[in-house]
Amino acid sequence: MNLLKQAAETGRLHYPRSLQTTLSYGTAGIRMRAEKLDYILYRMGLLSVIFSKFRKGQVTGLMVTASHNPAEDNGVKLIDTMGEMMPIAWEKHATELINVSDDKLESALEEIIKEEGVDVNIPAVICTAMDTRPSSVQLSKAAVDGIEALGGECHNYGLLTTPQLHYIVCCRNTKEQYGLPTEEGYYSKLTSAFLEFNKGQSTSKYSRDLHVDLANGVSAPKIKALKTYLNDTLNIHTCNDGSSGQLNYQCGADFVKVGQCPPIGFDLQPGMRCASYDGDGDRIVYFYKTKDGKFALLDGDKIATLIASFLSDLLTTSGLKLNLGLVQTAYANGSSTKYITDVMKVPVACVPTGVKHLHHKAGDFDIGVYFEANGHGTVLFSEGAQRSILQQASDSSLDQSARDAAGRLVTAMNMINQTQQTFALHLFTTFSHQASKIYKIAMSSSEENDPYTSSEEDFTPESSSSESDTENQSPQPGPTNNVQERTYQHADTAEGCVIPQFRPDNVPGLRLPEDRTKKDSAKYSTPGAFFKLFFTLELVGQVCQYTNDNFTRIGHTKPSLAKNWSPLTEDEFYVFVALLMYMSLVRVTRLDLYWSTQQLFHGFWARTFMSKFRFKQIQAFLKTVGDAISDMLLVESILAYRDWTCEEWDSAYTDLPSIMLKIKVEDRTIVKTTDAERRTTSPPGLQEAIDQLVAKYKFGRAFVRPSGTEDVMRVYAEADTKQKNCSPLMAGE
Ligand SMILES: CC(=O)N[C@H]1[C@@H](OP(=O)(O)O)O[C@H](CO)[C@@H](O)[C@@H]1O
Repeated sequence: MNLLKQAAETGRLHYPRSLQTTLSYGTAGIRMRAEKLDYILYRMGLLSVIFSKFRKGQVTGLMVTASHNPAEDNGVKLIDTMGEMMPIAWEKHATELINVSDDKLESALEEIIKEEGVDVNIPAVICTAMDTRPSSVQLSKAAVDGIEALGGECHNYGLLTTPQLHYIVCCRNTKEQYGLPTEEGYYSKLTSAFLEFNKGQSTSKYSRDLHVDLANGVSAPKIKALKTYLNDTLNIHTCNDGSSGQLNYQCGADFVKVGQCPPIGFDLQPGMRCASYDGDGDRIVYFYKTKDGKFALLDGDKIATLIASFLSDLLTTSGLKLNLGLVQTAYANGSSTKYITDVMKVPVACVPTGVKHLHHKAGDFDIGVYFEANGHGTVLFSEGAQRSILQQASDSSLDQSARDAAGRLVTAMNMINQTQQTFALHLFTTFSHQASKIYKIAMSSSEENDPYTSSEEDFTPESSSSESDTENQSPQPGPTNNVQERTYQHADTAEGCVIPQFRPDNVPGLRLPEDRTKKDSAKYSTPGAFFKLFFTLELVGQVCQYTNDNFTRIGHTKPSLAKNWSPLTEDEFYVFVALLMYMSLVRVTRLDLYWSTQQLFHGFWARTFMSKFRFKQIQAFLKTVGDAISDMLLVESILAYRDWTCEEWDSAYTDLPSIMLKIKVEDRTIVKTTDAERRTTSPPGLQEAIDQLVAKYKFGRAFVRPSGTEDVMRVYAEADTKQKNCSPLMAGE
């Protein structure tokens, strides 16, 4: 029996479709009562394998969670190779698989494979994790069964927050260059930038005590672990840590945001700064009690404006001309949008609900700050912005205040994004783009083979003309024929492969155009010479210094890697970079294999230049990801830097009173929306009725939209006063 047939048969026997209603994979996966979900998890396990194969064997993720929904619910989110949500184009495949009858499962799988042109022979790797819901263990098993039924390699990480799984998927696909694919790697990455930013920061009004509601969810064990990395820089006091209460019950970010009240278990007093996480750790909102005893919410809009105004000030002081923008959804409070546009003078875009839409739009800016009002969000720095910021921070011709501001931007960027990613991204994109060419040049060991003596082409980053020039040649004997992107995992699957013959006579490196005439290749034939074209010596010196400082601060958190540490030198850093370039050309599934002595990997030369231990050591301390934990560290850093209390943060603008409701209707799919979900186009007459109601209230605004994660309609309304706003809607008019 073939694998697809067998997997479909296993599904029919062990995970039969138990629901006849039509479901859809929505805003962020699927969520519903847990009892009926196991066949869906099994099928999503199958889909994740096909998706990984579609991504040429890169690691994909599968998270078992229903985020802020009640404990009885559960759900699943599929994750793409760089830690983002599965592409929208694949959501239709998920919906098809969820709804197909058991006897049509095999043909539905075949259909997806055919439509997407998936090579089923490529091995698939999937990382899975789950939140703390009682049903998560059983549902994870169903997903793993699905993955294994289609022959996927599954790494089950157990309990993780959703952003932690995103991080791990990204680390694995960048061969650990994004970070170590472990929880420890995650904590030390986030906290090292936080500690650096706060170094020597004295405050008088900002308090280092933060009170956190953990929603009785997966953030509880994770924040406990994080605390051990924070020293006294931030004292986190926890509540709803899962020791007694129920997940998301009268607690958590969604409860606090929608109810506009403190979570259960909080003795909220004026002067306390508090934050609430959601069930899977990807949202955060802040709150406090005013001096006159009122509850005040600092939601995603307030977090976005805090971060954007901080970044905007630093951009101005540093003299950087980067285009900063903010992305919101229809749920953003009207006052926040007005403040951002009129006072901050920052452009704002509005997109449909769901982080995937915000993330996508944020990419239109050099620096895109995006947040849903409920606390989902982060900041996206374009590659160009990352480079400009790093350059500005090391430009000795600038005055001290401009350099300091750029330096602050670098550290803030690191708290979200880490320098290492900047380099890796740059190397991956620039050098991978030129991969076949670099490889060809680097392997030429004699003048006859030297492309610079045999052709008139220059190799410069701008000359991206002939990616196809190796592809279009007929096969030639010799090493230039070995430019290939196959990935070998086990020696025994590699039968017939050609062992890369990369044994240069010279010091490995690249020959620059000057070599053609000067014959002084030794001067340029080091990886460093090529790298210097892109990164100035000052910049590299600064990275070495950051890394050495970073080691001093966090070395003790990684005792095994800290052993026999010697300060990173510029020359060594260039070798490290050369190895990164090499890894983007010659791909294997695990970092360790570059140092393997097994026959298949024998030709790899990494060990000639740097020991595996030293490479890992540099990687570990070289100086990451948008999530609620990283958002919290960034907010805390900005508040400390500004020396602000919650009142000062909150004073920028006053929210219009608002209300959010969810209403069960017979068929929510009949409601269709437009204009980033702010207006309805169907059923006829609905929008006109809303317009008439809204027109009666000053600053009135209201919309309805079908939820993408629950079987409900969502209703939102805001107006200038609480007494009058929305009451007709609440009364069901
Ligand atoms: C009003 C609201 O909170 N909507 C949430 C909710 O989407 P709905 O499509 O509204 O169900 O879940 C999404 C995924 O977690 C989240 O991104 C979004 O903000």
